[in-house]
Amino acid sequence: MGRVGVLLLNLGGPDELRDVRPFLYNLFSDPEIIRLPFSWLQSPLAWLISTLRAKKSQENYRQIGGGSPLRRITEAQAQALQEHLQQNGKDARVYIGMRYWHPFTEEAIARIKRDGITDLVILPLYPQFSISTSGSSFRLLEKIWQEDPALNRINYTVIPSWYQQPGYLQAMAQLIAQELDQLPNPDSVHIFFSAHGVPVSYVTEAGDPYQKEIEDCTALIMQTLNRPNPHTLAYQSRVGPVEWLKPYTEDALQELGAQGIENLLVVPISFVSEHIETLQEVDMEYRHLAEEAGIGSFHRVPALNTHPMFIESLATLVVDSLDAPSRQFSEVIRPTKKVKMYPQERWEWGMTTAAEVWNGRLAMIGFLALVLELISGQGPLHFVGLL
Ligand SMILES: C=CC1=C(C)c2cc3[nH]c(cc4nc(cc5[nH]c(cc1n2)c(C)c5CCC(=O)O)C(CCC(=O)O)=C4C)c(C)c3C=C
Ligand SMILES: [Fe+2]
Ligand SMILES: [Fe+2]
Repeated sequence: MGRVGVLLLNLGGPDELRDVRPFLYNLFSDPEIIRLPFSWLQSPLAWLISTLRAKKSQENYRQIGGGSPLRRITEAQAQALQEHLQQNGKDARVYIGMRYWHPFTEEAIARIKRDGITDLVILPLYPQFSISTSGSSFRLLEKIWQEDPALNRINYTVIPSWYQQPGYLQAMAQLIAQELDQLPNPDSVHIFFSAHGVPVSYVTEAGDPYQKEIEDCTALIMQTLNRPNPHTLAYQSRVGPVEWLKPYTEDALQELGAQGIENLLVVPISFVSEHIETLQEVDMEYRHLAEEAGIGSFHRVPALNTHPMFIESLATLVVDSLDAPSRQFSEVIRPTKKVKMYPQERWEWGMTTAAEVWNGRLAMIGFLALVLELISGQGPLHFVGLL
């Protein structure tokens, strides 16, 4: 084997508040995040949503210190993994490729080429596969490979998902057990798994295995933990008007409060680093909701970050995949069909989802008409003297 490289894939996050809008623009420009029937709509819609969302999103990032810790943590994970591999006789270089912010995936590939890497393991830092996360990065990589024939010299292999990895499960179980044991009556604490959501249509229409992998992962963690605690799985971070995987975290918290649950331990499971959804959404927003619902004791398990057992499990994944038959992008990029952004519904009067959908559609048409008028200098607003 020649020069070995490991490419860690991640989503990326804004380093500073002024990065928030361009980061959101990159995110919403991705057809795997907003699946539209017409590709020409993607850029104007990304511009519109990023502009409308930037202020609120900036406020959330401000509450966690003015930016995402994702880059710093991912760099520490990469460093720890590289050291672990080298200490165990595997001379490998570890690179980071973010999907929507620096260091971008394209930058990582340029460095991999420059360093003359001949054998590359592509490892997403998402334990479970989703079209919107690992799938999106794999698709981008496939495009980069198609556009640069020099990359065909690299023997690469892709790890699509790895939530069954025993070291990962043990590290998660250990973190949960540690938190439980600091609480009074550990066995009576309700364990609340909060996974990042995706639109339902990803699963039902496009065949995203994400929900199944999240459910399996939750069951495996509970099995590894081997404690009698009751548990719930819910989905957080919904964006936009369509239906996402249920139960929504906010509804599940209400429900548990109504059932008289007083002690809750939240376990974030779709991500391995602290980021805005853990530090702001769970620690601030959901804590507040839980208190309002009567859940007096609200605790959260920290993200794995550079937990030694977790880093060891990543190293095992790398070493095992170098020995196994290689897996190509075409084998791991699932689905295919374009999914309608809005669900089809029967019309009802009132503030229904369908009404919100039509509000959105009309706003979109209005927005496109405005852009057209600004470009052409002609239209009804010019006619009445408003432009
Ligand atoms: C497994 C993890 C994630 C899934 C699945 C996922 C799907 C998904 N996300 C959005 C919209 C947004 N995501 C944002 C940030 C963000 N998302 C994840 C993880 C998953 N997303 C991470 C790690 C981050 C970065 C966090 C950070 O610390 O910076 C954002 C921006 C933040 C905000 O404004 O809330 C948006 C928007 C969609 C639409 C989606 C599935 C289709
Ligand atoms: Fe997200
Ligand atoms: Fe969020």
